[in-house]
Amino acid sequence: MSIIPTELENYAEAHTDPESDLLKQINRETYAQVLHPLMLSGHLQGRLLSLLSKLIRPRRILEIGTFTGYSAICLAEGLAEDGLLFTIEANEEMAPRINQYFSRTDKSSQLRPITGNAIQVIPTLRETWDLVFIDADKANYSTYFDLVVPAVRKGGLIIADNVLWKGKVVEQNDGKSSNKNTDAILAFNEKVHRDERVSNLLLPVRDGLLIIQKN
Ligand SMILES: C[S@@+](CC[C@H](N)C(=O)[O-])C[C@H]1O[C@@H](n2cnc3c(N)ncnc32)[C@H](O)[C@@H]1O
Repeated sequence: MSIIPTELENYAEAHTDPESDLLKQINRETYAQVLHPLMLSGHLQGRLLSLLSKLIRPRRILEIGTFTGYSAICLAEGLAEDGLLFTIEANEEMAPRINQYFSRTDKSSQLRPITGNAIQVIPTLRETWDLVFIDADKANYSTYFDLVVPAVRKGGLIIADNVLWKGKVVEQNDGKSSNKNTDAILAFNEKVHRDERVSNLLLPVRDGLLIIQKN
């Protein structure tokens, strides 16, 4: 799911801190045992999420879309000592795998995996977010953004994954495509770009990361 040529991605990975043994294992087992493994953030993006989190030292992180827990573990690397990371996954079959991986991190007591539909779960979490990672169903990206913006602190970050959608965002005509997910991503990118409550930077890393800061 990368828009960068494989050779360049390999070169970038070779000149980036390596994954921990646990992250390597999650990466390997996800590709060997789980459907749609390309959804996993992976080495380069994982290190970027870790770095951004370490810069912020968040007390509260929200992740929408846990999958096998790879990105959650990367984001948790930056948690403040009294910090918590909440991560929501709709597919209940993922829970045993997520719990098993989370139990093996040195941040396990700070991780709060939740099984459920993020649209229903988010309003029940009465927290002020320092960092939010949106990485679930593309059709609801705008809904997730609207749900979380009021609860993000001033200066806090929202990071949205897959905003270049394998390059499909520039293949459409007249701002519309024939694909519902592409249309949703196009509408989301436009909406964020026009929203005066936030500043934004679209980074062409992997499948496109939109880094949004609350003004
Ligand atoms: C792209 S994957 C997440 C990848 C993960 N963040 C990582 O980087 O390793 C998206 C996940 O969102 C989950 N998902 C889809 N719709 C959801 C919803 N409404 N609420 C919560 N999770 C959802 C899917 O089951 C899938 O596991």
